[in-house]
Amino acid sequence: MAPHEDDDEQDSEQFETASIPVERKGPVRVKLVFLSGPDAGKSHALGAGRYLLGTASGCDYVLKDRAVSRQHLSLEVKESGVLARDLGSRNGSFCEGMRFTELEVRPGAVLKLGTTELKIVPEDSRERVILPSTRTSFGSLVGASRKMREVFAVLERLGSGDADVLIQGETGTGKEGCAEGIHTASKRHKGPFIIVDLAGIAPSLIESELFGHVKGAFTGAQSDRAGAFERAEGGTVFLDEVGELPMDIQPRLLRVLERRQVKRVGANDYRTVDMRVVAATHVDLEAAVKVGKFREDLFHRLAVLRVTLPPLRERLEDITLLVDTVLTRMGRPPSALSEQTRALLAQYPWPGNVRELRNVVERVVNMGEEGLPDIASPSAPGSKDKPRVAVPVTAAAAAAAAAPELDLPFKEAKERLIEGFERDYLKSLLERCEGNVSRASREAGIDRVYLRKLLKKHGLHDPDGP
Ligand SMILES: Nc1ncnc2c1ncn2[C@@H]1O[C@H](COP(=O)(O)OP(=O)(O)OP(=O)(O)O)[C@@H](O)[C@H]1O
Repeated sequence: MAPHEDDDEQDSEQFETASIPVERKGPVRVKLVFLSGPDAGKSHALGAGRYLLGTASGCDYVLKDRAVSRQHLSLEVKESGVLARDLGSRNGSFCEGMRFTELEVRPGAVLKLGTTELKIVPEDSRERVILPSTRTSFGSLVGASRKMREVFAVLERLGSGDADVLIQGETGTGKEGCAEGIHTASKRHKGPFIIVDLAGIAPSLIESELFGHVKGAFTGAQSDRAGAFERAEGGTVFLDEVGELPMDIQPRLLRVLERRQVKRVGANDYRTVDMRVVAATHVDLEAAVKVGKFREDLFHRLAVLRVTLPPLRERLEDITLLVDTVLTRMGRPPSALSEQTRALLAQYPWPGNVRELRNVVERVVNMGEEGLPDIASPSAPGSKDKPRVAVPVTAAAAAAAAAPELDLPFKEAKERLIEGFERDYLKSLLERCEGNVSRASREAGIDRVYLRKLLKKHGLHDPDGP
């Protein structure tokens, strides 16, 4: 390997005098996987012992990355774990964004040297290491962080296939955008994309919504109606909040997934459907299986191909790109948000994820920075990790927030108006019901699960929640 041109004397001197014994013994303990940089894709199995990484030819692992020093890092693999030691490198060694000189590395950790990212994977791990994509967007989703580029790499593969997919992620992490991206990238993109929000439909109507009904099947069934699976013929059905599917309907979904057959409510015969199912959940379905709320067979069938969207707090480095994307979608230049405000946004834990970030950016742009709540002090007493909402500070600002934005595309203007309405409605409802969610759900005539979802979506405190 060519020696590092930029390396200074100190580096080479260090190499000459370095006396790090490379001793290996015992079985393989960990795997070292190169995620990015010129060596991306390579992997090495390491037994107990000490290994030297750098660009100099005497190293155990010689990297091609020109931003890596001749002797950059040593990894000591022990029974108890891996000890990583920076050897006085010029550009430093980092783990999860923090520079270190010596670090006990936990399994799954990613170290960064120069432009090279290395993952330390336990040998017995069944996790498949995915090389991050070089792209920074997929459909409407954007992200340059490693975690999002890993997601994009999975989506690239899934998009071209036709298997059903389960998307997991907290509220506002982009599950719907992800599902639409999978549909758009697939060979079914010319077919319909049908969304069914299972948390938003009364349980008694779910069956008919999914499978359809025949005339007279129940009171109000005045004519035959195709369900979502039939309406998605040739395309994709997006089942949002699949964890809310009532137990008694779950076997029927399993049949759809296994045999592509649906029976309308009140009908005797099955119809064959040709569509792909993409389901999403913000709850831990494995835990739901354990407590008997979700069928194990359905879970295994759904979870064959899984995508997990990381929460925004785990990829704060994406905030700049996300803010710029929101501004571009609003037709505003990057300068519409000051550097000072951007710095504040990067410190917030974002419990409502990208949706909350989008809402805050839109409010600040429309109402001025005084429209921000004390987002600058997430460590303020009582504020730790607690969702807070950007509230207008003046009556004029409130009126501005409630007015429809007529210069936006129809769908976006409508969505914003509805979101504003939802937030105001929920705040007043909660106040009236003194924070009692069961009472609020009765008064508003909406399902408790759905109400909780709405409260979460708007970052409003659910006193009964976890
Ligand atoms: N990575 C991303 N890049 C750009 N926009 C994003 C991203 N993730 C989310 N968004 C935006 O955030 C908003 C919420 O996204 P989406 O509705 O897909 O989230 P979700 O996970 O389905 O939420 P919920 O669980 O509440 O239904 C949308 O406006 C979407 O465009």
